[in-house]
Amino acid sequence: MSNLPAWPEESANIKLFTPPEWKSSSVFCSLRYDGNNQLSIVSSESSQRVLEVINLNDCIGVQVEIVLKNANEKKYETNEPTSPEPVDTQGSAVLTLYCYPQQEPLTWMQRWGLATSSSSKHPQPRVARYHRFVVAPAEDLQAVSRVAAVLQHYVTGRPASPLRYLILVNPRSGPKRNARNIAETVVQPMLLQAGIESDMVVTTHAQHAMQIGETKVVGNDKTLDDYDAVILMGGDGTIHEFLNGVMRRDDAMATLAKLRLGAIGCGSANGFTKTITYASQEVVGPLQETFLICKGHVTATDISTYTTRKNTYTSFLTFAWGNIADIDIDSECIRCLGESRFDVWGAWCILRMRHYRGRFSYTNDPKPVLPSSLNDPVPESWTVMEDDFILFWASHVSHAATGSMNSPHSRLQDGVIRVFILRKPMSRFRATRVLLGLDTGKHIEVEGAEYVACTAYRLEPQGSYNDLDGEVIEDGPVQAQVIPGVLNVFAGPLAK
Ligand SMILES: Nc1ncnc2c1ncn2[C@@H]1O[C@H](COP(=O)(O)OP(=O)(O)OP(=O)(O)O)[C@@H](O)[C@H]1O
Repeated sequence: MSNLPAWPEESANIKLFTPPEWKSSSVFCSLRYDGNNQLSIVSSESSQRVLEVINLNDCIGVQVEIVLKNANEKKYETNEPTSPEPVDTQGSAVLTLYCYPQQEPLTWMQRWGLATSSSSKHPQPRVARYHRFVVAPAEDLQAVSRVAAVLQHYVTGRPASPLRYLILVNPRSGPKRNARNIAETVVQPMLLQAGIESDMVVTTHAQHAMQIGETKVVGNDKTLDDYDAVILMGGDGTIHEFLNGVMRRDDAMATLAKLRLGAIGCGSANGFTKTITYASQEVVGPLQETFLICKGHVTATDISTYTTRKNTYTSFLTFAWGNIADIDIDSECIRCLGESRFDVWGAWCILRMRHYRGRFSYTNDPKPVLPSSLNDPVPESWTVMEDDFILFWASHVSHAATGSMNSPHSRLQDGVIRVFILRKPMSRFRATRVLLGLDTGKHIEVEGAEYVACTAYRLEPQGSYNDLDGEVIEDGPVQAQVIPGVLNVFAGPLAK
């Protein structure tokens, strides 16, 4: 807050028409900043009654527009002032604050009219609530614009400046395949309200997002360098493709350092967007995810590299092997069920209760030294587990899917990979409790479950799939290492 400009004193003298739906006896009002990002709307009478308090933390943008008046037409979409009319019948300046407060949940007491407000500890979905003020005629419009610019700075924490974002849409993601529609009806309008221009590019083929990441070429005349941020609209697979494309570049780390990424979950699992919104104390969903992008707070998140005998990959989500990989990959055939495909296949896997032989070696050393070849042994200081594994699930994210809090202790920026393990012996009863506990993260408390944090590991698996960020990669040993805090993602100010 210390870098914010001072509140312009002239705001007290700028007369605005009180929105008629407030049913206030005061015809005019003005803006008063009360600190802590609270904006009071006060009546212009000598009493200066507070008519409304607006929390600027809920706002994404402030705009001043000249609305031309045509006597027979309705001019303002919402909150239209009906009386008193602005005197200037040619046009009026309108100051709009675009706010998206969290909806207050109604308790049973409120439904029956026995209480008026509630304070829920849980985040709630946000709803659009715009505050439109018609500026009184004869007011100095330059002064109004100066106040709006300061307000915009308070809203986003940065001076108002032109920004242009790239929206990359995967039209084939998710059971509804509606990413393009969400981009046009939710994301682009909200960005405009926040003063952000955008170009939308729809992927035309599989791996298109990877090509854009690798070549930076977006269209005939644009590259990634022409944009202030990239918004990925698809499933986790789209993010994986784009990130792995960027990481193929010779200047990968320099490109990552400049990139700012937003994600709108339009896939079937949406683990990354669930993780970001959970960390930001928001409800998952396109509106809340766009809200975070408009607010512009960036959190430097961890990723990791995975080396196999043939390739090197970059991961931002999870590596699964054993029954979790079986559930993820084999359930592709019932993809039409959306996220419930994982529950259906999970029940089947518990009935089968397969186990796989493997060796897991890991270290917690903050600066781990990894063998240069998968044929070389791991350092002696590493912990080694050789056993029959039911499942192995390494994660950077708290949620691998919207309904699965697979790694409740994972944070965007904790510098470790957390691995959840089930080994034999394990009864079907306990395995069922693990599966049932996944939506709340309680599975890590089931007797026999193991949950370790490491900075690097090697897995030498026999059987099942190597499932990296939801995509199958080649079989055989893998070696992973954290790259802490390099992916700049739009997330709430409290997210770490
Ligand atoms: N125009 C396109 N035509 C065909 N396939 C495409 C096109 N654009 C992207 N793809 C492919 O669509 C696949 C699925 O995308 P994505 O993984 O993002 O969605 P999802 O599988 O529904 O979600 P999740 O990964 O969260 O389960 C990706 O493999 C991607 O390469």
